[in-house]
Amino acid sequence: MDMPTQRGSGSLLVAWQLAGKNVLIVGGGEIASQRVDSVLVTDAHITVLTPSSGLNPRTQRFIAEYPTQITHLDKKYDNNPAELGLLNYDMVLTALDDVELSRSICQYCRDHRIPVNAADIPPLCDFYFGSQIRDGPLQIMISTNGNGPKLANLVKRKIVQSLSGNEGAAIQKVGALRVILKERAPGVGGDNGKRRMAWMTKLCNEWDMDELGKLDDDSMIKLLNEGWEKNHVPPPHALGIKHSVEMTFYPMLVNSILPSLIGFAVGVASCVWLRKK
Ligand SMILES: C[C@@]1(CC(=O)O)c2cc3[nH]c(cc4nc(cc5[nH]c(cc(n2)[C@H]1CCC(=O)O)[C@@](C)(CC(=O)O)[C@@H]5CCC(=O)O)C(CC(=O)O)=C4CCC(=O)O)c(CCC(=O)O)c3CC(=O)O
Ligand SMILES: NC(=O)C1=CN([C@@H]2O[C@H](COP(=O)(O)OP(=O)(O)OC[C@H]3O[C@@H](n4cnc5c(N)ncnc54)[C@H](O)[C@@H]3O)[C@@H](O)[C@H]2O)C=CC1
Repeated sequence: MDMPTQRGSGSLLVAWQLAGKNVLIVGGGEIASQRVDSVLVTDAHITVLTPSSGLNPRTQRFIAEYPTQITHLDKKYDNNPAELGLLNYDMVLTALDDVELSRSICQYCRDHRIPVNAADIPPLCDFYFGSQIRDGPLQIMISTNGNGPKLANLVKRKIVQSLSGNEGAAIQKVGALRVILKERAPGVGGDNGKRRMAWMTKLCNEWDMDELGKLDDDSMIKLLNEGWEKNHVPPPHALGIKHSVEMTFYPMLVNSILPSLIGFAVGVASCVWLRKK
C-alpha cells in the first residue's frame, strides 16, 4: 500500500536510549503506573514522587518488585523545583490530577530544557507516548500524534494480527550474528562495511523470519564460514535448518479448509444414504 508523503504536522519517531539516565515521574496513579511500565524496559533509573496514599496497586507493585531501579519519594510535590533537584533529571513525566501543578512543572522543565511529558496537557508535551508492541528487540510504536489515542490502540491490534510471532526471535539472532560478523570483519565504513551490509541484506532477503530465528551458535559460525567467507548466502537447509509450517496456516485450516472438507464429506454421505434408500 502506497502512503502519500506528508511534510509537516508530524513528530520525530525515535527510539530514545535511557539506560542509566534518571527519569522523574510525578504522580503514582493509573497513568503513572503505565509510565513506570513503559520506562522500566529502558533500564533507566526511575523516581516516583507521590505520597504513599496516592499510589495505585500497580504502581505500588512495581516499586516493591524493582527496588534497585525505582526510588519512591513518599511526599507531595509542593512546587519547589530546587528542593526536588529537578535539574538532575534527564526526563520528567507528570501524571497528576492537578493540572496547574502539571503546568508549572512543564514550564520549569521547558525553561531548563529538560524533556517533559504531561499526561493531561498535550500542548505542553515535548513528546507523546504511543501504543506499543514489543517482541524482544522488536519495538513498534503507533502514534496518532495526539489525535486519537484509542484509535492508536485499535491500530495496534490490527498490526499484532499481521505478525507471525517469529519476528522478535529472528531480530535477536540477526543482532547476535551481526556482532560476530563485525568481530570477524572489523572496521567502520569502507569496503568492509559495504561488503558486510550487502551480505546481511542478502541474508535477510533470502531467509525468512522463522529460519533466521532458528540460528544457533553453531549454525551462525557455519553460516559465516560457508557463506560470508565464500561470498554467498547458503540456503537454510544447507545448514540443517528446516522451515516449520507457518502458524498462520492453522487458523486458515480451521477457518476455511476444514469446514469445506466437512461440508464435502457430509454431502457425499447424504448422497450415499439417499441412493441406498
Ligand atoms: C497526547 C497523549 C499524551 C501522552 O500521554 O503522552 C495522550 C493524551 C490523552 N489521552 C487521553 C485519553 C485516553 N488515552 C487513552 C489511551 C492511551 N493514550 C496514549 C497516549 C496519549 N494520550 C498521547 C497521544 C498518543 C497518540 O495520539 O497516539 C496511549 C497511546 C499510550 C500511553 O498512554 O502510554 C494509550 C493507549 C495505549 C494502548 O492501549 O496501547 C485512552 C483509551 C484507554 O484508556 O483505553 C483514552 C480515552 C479515549 C480517548 O480519548 O481516545 C486524554 C484525555 C482526553 C479527555 O479528557 O477527553 C488525554 C489528554 C488530552 O487529549 O487532552
Ligand atoms: N495521557 C493519557 O493517556 C491519559 C491521561 N489522563 C490524565 O492523566 C492524569 C492522571 O490520571 P490518573 O493517573 O488516572 O489519575 P489518578 O487519580 O489515578 O492519579 C493522580 C495521582 O496524582 C498524585 N498527586 C496529586 N497531587 C500530587 C502532588 N502534589 N505531588 C505528588 N503527587 C500528587 C496522586 O497521589 C495520584 O497518585 C489526569 O489528569 C487524567 O486526566 C487520563 C487518561 C489517559
